[in-house]
Amino acid sequence: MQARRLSFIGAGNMPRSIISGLVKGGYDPKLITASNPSRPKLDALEKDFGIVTTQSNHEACDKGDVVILSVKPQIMADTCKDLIEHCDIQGKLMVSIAAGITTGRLMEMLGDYAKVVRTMPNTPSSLSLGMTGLYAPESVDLEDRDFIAFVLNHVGKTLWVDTDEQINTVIAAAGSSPAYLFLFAQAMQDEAMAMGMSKDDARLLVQQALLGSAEMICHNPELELSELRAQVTSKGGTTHEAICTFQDNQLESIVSKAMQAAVRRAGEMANDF
Ligand SMILES: NC(=O)C1=CN([C@@H]2O[C@H](COP(=O)(O)OP(=O)(O)OC[C@H]3O[C@@H](n4cnc5c(N)ncnc54)[C@H](O)[C@@H]3O)[C@@H](O)[C@H]2O)C=CC1
Ligand SMILES: O=C(O)[C@@H]1CCC=N1
Repeated sequence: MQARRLSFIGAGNMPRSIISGLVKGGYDPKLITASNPSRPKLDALEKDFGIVTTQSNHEACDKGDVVILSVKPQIMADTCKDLIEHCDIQGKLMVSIAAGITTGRLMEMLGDYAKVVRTMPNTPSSLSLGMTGLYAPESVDLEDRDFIAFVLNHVGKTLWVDTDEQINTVIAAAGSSPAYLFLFAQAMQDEAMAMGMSKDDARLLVQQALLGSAEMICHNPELELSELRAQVTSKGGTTHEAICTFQDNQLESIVSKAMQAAVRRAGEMANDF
């Protein structure tokens, strides 16, 4: 695949995770530019990954063949307006990682520009263990689709979805979900500490159990998740008591409500911004 110049507009947590995974995955840092209004995050990116940085969005946009719009959804419209007023974006592939900005809305923000891809990555990208959903309208050709998937495959796995709405499902199941799992881990750590364990020991127990469980899911694709659970759950044993407690307290329903809330919020953001 022919390398292209990538420019990130906005240099917060998510682009940092992607840049980290890209550089670790062998992408030439000199082909990566990031812009941000203030220096500290840019200095850290320069120091840690050797990429090019600038405080000017215009300079970053001009430098990129692929421009990855990485600002908060709230300022996406203003940021795009400013870019199209000052930069020539014709021919560039414009990619958004923002939650809640539909592809149609993004095209509109870019002055009815059609070469756009909507993506939804997650922060495990920093360890090359990311999961990114992608959606592109028909106006994006195969070469551009393959290129952006090639870039994001450097930082984990990718999944093309068939409709713009399905990106909201990606948000609920993969974009936001690391935070659900961190919350679950934190609750287990807190309880292990309440039971008398030191903070570090409690964290070790929890993190290794989560890591091992995730690996078991990945290494046993032929086993349903319910079967993996059954393998831990001895009849009349401890796990059964814990699982019954979760189920008596509607864990499945809570998860479903939380995912629906994330999707609902994405819909609201599409209207608001
Ligand atoms: N954090 C996450 O796990 C994920 C975030 N996203 C999306 O990524 C986007 C960025 O999120 P984060 O990196 O988490 O946010 P963040 O709050 O860490 O970073 C936002 C960055 O934008 C910069 N900024 C502010 N005004 C700007 C401007 N006019 N031009 C350029 N940069 C500007 C800020 O200085 C800051 O560094 C959002 O749209 C979010 O929906 C998508 C998937 C996951
Ligand atoms: O919370 C958010 O809106 C962003 C999108 C997915 C993860 N973080």
